Amino acid sequence: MTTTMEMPRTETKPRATAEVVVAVRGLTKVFRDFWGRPKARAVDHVDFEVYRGEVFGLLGPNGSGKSTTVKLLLGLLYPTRGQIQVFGRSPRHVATKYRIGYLPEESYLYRYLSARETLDFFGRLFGLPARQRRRRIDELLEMVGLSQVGSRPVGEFSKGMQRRIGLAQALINDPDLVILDEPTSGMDPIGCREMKDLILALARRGKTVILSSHLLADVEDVCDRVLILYGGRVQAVGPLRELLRKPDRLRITTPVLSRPTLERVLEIIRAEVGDAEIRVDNPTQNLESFFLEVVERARKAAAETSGATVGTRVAPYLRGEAEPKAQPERILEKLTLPSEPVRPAAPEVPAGSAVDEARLAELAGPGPAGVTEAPAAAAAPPEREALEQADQKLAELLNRGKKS
Ligand SMILES: Nc1ncnc2c1ncn2[C@@H]1O[C@H](COP(=O)(O)OP(=O)(O)OP(=O)(O)O)[C@@H](O)[C@H]1O
Repeated sequence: MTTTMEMPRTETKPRATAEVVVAVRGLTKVFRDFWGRPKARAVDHVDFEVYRGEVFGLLGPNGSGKSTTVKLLLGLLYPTRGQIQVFGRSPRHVATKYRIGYLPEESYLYRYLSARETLDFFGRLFGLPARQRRRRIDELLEMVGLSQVGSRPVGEFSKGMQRRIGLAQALINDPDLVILDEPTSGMDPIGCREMKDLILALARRGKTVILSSHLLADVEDVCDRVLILYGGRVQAVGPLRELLRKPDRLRITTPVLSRPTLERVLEIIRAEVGDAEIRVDNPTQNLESFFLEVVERARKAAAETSGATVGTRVAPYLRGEAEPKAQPERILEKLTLPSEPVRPAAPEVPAGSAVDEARLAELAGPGPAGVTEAPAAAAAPPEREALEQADQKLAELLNRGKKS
């Protein structure tokens, strides 16, 4: 008989290095009304640090201050008090923004642009050269399982597909810090698993991930450390394993034992702790593993009976055929190849200046259609053709909007 004592789960990833990516001290945000009177204290004296290569969970019930904290980290809101440093600088600094990827809770996408055009648009915002943009778009679409629908307008996408394109968009600049707000919402269990594997793969490559979610099972699966907010204040922060461990309990897992052996073991334990403390049951797996097992069995059975496993429009990733771990790993490998610069050098801006004027000028074009203008002059011919098509499509839609 082999009897094993279950030890606290060890880290499956290398421990995060001590390099501090985000440092927050005494962070406070008070929203005020029109008259300047305090309306809501959304974040109240919050302190925490996030280290390079870790997955950090931001948890809390509705209205606890998570989104406000994220907006402060992104430099979209000014703190009322306290300091935030991201990569050692203000989050409002352009050089900092170049290193951050953000998946908002709601995807703000131009619904008439295709998935490919959407990624191209964001690639241009980061000033990626055409060749690098094309390569990354192909790889990202493959990674998020949307290669087959790359030319469909994102407005037609389901919620889960929008999450996927949102993730690809957040990764287009090969960010060092990725902030994901409810990344698995609307995704089916296979998509959720893929998303979680991808988050772990990113962390293994030294990326830092901040994850805000209500889905505690997802958080438990991927986070190294978590911070729990309530009423804008930190209620708990620390390594997940330590927060969840019950130091006054012990669990022993063994193969099924014969009745006499079990009686003997219980007798020994009873002699030490009495009756009340002992519980014997079968361990259970979580619903996600069970679901994935059932789907995998069904998929195999279908293959045996009909043989129809390839040739559909659905990406292998969506059919659950791809290696869940190998796939994102392989693509991240390609994305981080040293042959090409990982990201364009951030423009030199004077310290303290939070605005890249050139980029702002580009962004201040005539709405989404502006994206296709100035950069198109430098684009390669096939690309220019694609952009012209997008331009035309937008013009048509705008005209249609005016008529109706
Ligand atoms: N722009 C704003 N003006 C006034 N009050 C605000 C504003 N944004 C947030 N708040 C308030 O700040 C508090 C924290 O809100 P926040 O959106 O950060 O919570 P949350 O934890 O992200 O909630 P949820 O889980 O529902 O997204 C709430 O009381 C909210 O009403």
